[in-house]
Amino acid sequence: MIELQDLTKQYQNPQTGAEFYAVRHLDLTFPTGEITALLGPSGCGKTTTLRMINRLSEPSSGRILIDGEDVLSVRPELLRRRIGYVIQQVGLFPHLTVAQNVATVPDLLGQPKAQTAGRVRELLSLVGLEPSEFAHKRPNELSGGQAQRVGVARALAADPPVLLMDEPFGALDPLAREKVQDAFLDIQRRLHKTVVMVTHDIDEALRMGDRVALMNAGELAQFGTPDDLVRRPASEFVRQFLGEDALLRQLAGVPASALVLPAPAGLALADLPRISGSLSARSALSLMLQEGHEQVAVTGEGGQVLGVLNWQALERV
Ligand SMILES: Nc1ncnc2c1ncn2[C@@H]1O[C@H](COP(=O)(O)OP(=O)(O)OP(=O)(O)O)[C@@H](O)[C@H]1O
Repeated sequence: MIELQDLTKQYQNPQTGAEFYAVRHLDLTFPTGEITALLGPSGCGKTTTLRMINRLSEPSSGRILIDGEDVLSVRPELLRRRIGYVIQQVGLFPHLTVAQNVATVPDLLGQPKAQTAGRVRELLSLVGLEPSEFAHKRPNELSGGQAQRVGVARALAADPPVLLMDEPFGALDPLAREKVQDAFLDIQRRLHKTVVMVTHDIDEALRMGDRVALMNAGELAQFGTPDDLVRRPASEFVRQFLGEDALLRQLAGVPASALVLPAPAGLALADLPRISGSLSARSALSLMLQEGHEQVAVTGEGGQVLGVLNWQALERV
């Protein structure tokens, strides 16, 4: 786990010279093996907090412990090899192939080439990029979503227990974004990394986060499960930030497949609109409203119908 203890970062205002708090006496624990979304309005200190964990920025005061070890006692370059880092501008090396990009850290660590080559193929498959098709491409031959997947594969290459992500899917259009989010959640179900993900997108935080840490002006406004924040907001700020349609937003965090019911006998499934079970319940609701149906057929990975999702199931969320 990652513990932030009384963590503070002050900067100087370049115009007035006055000091101000970017992060203010923050106490927060990111649980091992879970995704914590660090959410909040622009300028509330999310990125600063994240960058102190891998020492891209140094705290003004306070401590950061990773599994009990103070990060300030570890040399920054050693620390960063143990912590994966994914940012919005993926930062792939343009002159290297996809495979070489993913292999950067293992090569740096002097790991045997043959072993790395196998690992790179494994990771590309894991993020949904067929190695035979993508390994030899250059970054300029990739779509934004594909480049982002390579960024995730590269961050996982050294098998770090901790992964820091700063608006990792921010540059993608909504469709590509939901796909890469799903690919990532799928990976996380297998790898159980300790993930801290900065986002200002409420839907993304509720969908991806096992927990959400909502910040406001350098301080913690609330830490809890998406359900806690939506149903039990700790303050007026939290309630307002999540917005009136908080329950609707929560649907964005539930896959349609989780709400599926057996299709009643005699129902003409062929007449229902269809939606992939990996898409969100919110997408299912949009489809119902768009098509004027009170239920939709939910399909599995192979396109087979798993069952139906209806209005009542949505109301129970
Ligand atoms: N290097 C710096 N020097 C001075 N001020 C800084 C520096 N980096 C960040 N800040 C200020 O600290 C505050 C917090 O910035 P930070 O980037 O952590 O916010 P954020 O929550 O990640 O915002 P966003 O969602 O817009 O990226 C802001 O007021 C920002 O202007």
